[in-house]
Amino acid sequence: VIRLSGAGCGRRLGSARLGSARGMGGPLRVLVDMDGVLADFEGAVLRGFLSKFLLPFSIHFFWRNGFWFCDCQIKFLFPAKVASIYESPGFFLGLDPIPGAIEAMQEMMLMQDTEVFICTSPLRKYEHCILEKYKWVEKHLGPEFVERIILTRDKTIVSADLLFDDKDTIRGLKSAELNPSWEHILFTCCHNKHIQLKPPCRRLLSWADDWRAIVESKRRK
Ligand SMILES: Cc1cn([C@H]2C[C@H](O)[C@@H](COP(=O)(O)O)O2)c(=O)[nH]c1=O
Ligand SMILES: [Mg+2]
Repeated sequence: VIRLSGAGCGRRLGSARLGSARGMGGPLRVLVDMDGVLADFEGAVLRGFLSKFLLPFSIHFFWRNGFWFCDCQIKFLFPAKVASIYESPGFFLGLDPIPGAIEAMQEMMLMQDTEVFICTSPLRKYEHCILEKYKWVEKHLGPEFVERIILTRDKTIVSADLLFDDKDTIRGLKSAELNPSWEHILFTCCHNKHIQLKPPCRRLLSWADDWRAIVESKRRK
């Protein structure tokens, strides 16, 4: 396998690889993030916040139009309040699927020479999060996808060809892989839509965008 270090999206360097993550002969391996890519985490936090706390309209407008970055500015302003929403029982199980996500995953699962995994990070306060993430996958995607859940707080160590993720910078733990095997495809979300990616970083605007072309672009030439 020839590893070409390309410019990364955010802090991590991505790398383009010829062949699959498991050598020249294996299937193409695709990792798909859960929160913000399959499940609408941001929308649920906003709705929860609005129903529990009086949120000035200006913040509401700016939040949903990408001027507020949920995980920093709102958390910075109302840290305990935001956490109380996503740490509550039923939050993760109740997330709405992102439009087109279920159909895309079902299609990707059937693609020749391709294997897909859901790669997601649990909350540190994992009491409800972990079980509800598994239940969510079973409810929306079925038991065959439950077998394909990778739960980790460090995605950099997972070997794959592609990672679709809404985080602009994929951080690992101390032992993080400085040059992950996968190419990070930034999945557009309200908190990252204003980020200008530098080539060769690529973005998927939504599941209506051409994710199939991105997957096919990683196949061995
Ligand atoms: C946006 C956001 C997310 N989180 C937590 C919620 C989940 O446990 C993980 C999601 O990570 P993944 O890369 O999408 O799997 O992060 C949070 O704590 N605060 C936030 O604002
Ligand atoms: Mg995410």
